[in-house]
Amino acid sequence: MAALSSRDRVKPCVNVGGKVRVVARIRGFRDQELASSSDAVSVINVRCLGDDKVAISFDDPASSRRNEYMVDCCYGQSEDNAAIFLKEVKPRISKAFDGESSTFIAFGARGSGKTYTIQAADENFGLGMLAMEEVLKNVEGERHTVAVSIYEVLQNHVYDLLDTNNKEVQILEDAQGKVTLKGLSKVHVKSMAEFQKLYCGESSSKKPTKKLPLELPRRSHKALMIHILASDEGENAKCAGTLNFVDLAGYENTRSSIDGTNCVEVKQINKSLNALLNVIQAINASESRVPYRESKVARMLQDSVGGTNNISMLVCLNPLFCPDTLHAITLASRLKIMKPVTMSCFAKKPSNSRVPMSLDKTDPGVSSCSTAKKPTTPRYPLSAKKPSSSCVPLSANKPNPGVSVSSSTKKQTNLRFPLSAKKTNAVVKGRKLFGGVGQAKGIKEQALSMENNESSIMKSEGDTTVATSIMKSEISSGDFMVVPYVKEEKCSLTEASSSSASVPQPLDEEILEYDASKEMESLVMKLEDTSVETQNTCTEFIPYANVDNMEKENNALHANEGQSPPLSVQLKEMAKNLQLTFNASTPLCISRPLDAKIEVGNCVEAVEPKTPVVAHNMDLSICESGTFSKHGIKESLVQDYLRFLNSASKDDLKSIRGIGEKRATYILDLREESPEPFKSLDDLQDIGLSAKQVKKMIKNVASDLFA
Ligand SMILES: Nc1ncnc2c1ncn2[C@@H]1O[C@H](COP(=O)(O)OP(=O)(O)OP(=O)(O)O)[C@@H](O)[C@H]1O
Repeated sequence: MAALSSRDRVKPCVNVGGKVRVVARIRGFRDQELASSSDAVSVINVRCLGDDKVAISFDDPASSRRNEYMVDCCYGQSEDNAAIFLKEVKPRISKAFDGESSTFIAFGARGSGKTYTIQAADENFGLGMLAMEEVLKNVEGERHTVAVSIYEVLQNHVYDLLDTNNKEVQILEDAQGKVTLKGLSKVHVKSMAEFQKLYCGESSSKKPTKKLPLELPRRSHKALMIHILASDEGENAKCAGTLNFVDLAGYENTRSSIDGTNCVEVKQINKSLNALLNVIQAINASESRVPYRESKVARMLQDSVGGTNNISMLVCLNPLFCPDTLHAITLASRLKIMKPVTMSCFAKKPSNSRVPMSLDKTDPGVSSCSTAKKPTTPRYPLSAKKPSSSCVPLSANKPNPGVSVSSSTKKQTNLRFPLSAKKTNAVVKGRKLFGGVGQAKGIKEQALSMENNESSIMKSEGDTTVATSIMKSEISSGDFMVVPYVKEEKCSLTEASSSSASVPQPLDEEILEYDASKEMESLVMKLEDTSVETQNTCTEFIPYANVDNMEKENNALHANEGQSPPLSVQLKEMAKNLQLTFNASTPLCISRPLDAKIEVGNCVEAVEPKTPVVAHNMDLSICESGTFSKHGIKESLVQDYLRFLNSASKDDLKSIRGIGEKRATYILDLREESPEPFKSLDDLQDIGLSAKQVKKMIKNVASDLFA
């Protein structure tokens, strides 16, 4: 291999604390930005600390606080892609020829220059292009060849962008843990012209030619793999090293979405960014378990990021103040172990403890601070608008499936609602499978407990948060029994209310006589009463502690933007919805189709296309002959059971009789390959259950239900 000409002149990059190198890049001003303000000035300050460390801070006009974020290196606005390439990428190219892989991941807010950095902008080559140029220069005669793969990760599916049909790539793993990317093309490249055609030309267009299942706006992660193949070992070229260049979709807070469109998509992207960051954090900390399976991008990179292979996070920063950028650098700088240092008079003494990236733990951003556990420590070191002293970020518009608790309130919370923040969804799903009726009782108990314990509600903001969060999450998740009836009502309410046949038949008197709507309303009224007090007494921002933290964390930055209705308004809204639901005389979990003509199925389908039609018809109805429709019950149970298997967490799966550790793992594997592997009971044979075993398991479920 030819020697790299400037290799020796370039100072090799050094990682400070951890395996992953974190490099910041401040985007140059765009023409529009320059046009709108003649004296556009970057709000980012960079301070060299020596020892290959750099501290970044932001001038926040709305705050007197200034915090610093540690990275390994920062490239300013005047430094172009070539400068970054020279220092960050070029030294890695020779290593790739020696068999060591390198991965460069551009991460940042939307519009922060990720694509510009990785791919290209007109004649300004991005890092991927510059790397290929260098690789081609270094390919020596017959000894090495170069091939590329280009793929896109969209909505948790990987598509091959070099395949004319944009075939989906299957990620398979053998018993030794070696990953095979089935269906991913590797195209040999001999010249830059060939490569440019593939990377920037038609065939790598962002829009796959094949129509994808969901017509959603396409924001995706896009990646280039440069395979350096050692071809001197016979026909079958062996891959020496791989260079990965990943252009991640931009992080964006759902409430500040640039185009304000698809909130679901934004959430999905943030979730996948979150999952990837967790993987990188685990690798950085050399943890024994790396959660590759939770991120499709990480799965694609799995063979290139372990061991001594190199990972560089390129954090792209908007030069103008942008909360999303702040959030991105907050996350990335956590890889550098040290927490952002507060420099203002509010500064808390930093501690040296490791800051976990895991977003389902209590706020990593503050956890390393000696005062982090005190409820007086704000979560965000810096915010676009400083969270108002009286603002509890409960009023976020979006349903909050998580639970925001301070360490001091968590215990109490758990006593009341045995749902951990992390498991809220899963638990609700589990409960739904076995206990529509049980849930009704649960609500009643919660409401009564609230009633009996009004003072505790009044005192504890944490509890109020939890209660509200759970209600919101259950109502919004679609897993809670109320939801289907609300939807159902929309479609068939008139019909139902005008028909005497819609009068429900009590199954369990105690439960049916219990007027849940009233109970809920009274609960809501109480919460509403307390919410004012809560908001007034709560002087601090309480960290979120759930899986979707990334987004919620950032919501805090927007908490004061006045976009969210106050808590009391939301509670009223919920009460109204519940009232509507129950006014239709629908018993808690028992729906009675008027007759076969009522198209309940369509309603359900319209709301949740993938959900089997009969799923929520707990069809304890009277059929034409006046007897129970056992078939309906059975079918409903089976569908719920299958849905549970298709969505529950590993722990919840293991809690089912007949499913142990091995089967739970296998089920997760199957879900990895196909999002809904179980469509009928027959599919359970795939996890080694005989028909007899399946029957027995369902029986157990049924007996649990009526126990
Ligand atoms: N260093 C830079 N100097 C000048 N202009 C830049 C620079 N980086 C990016 N830009 C410009 O900023 C705009 C946004 O850049 P780019 O598309 O790369 O952002 P992005 O982070 O990839 O956005 P998204 O998250 O939406 O994919 C483009 O018009 C690009 O030309």
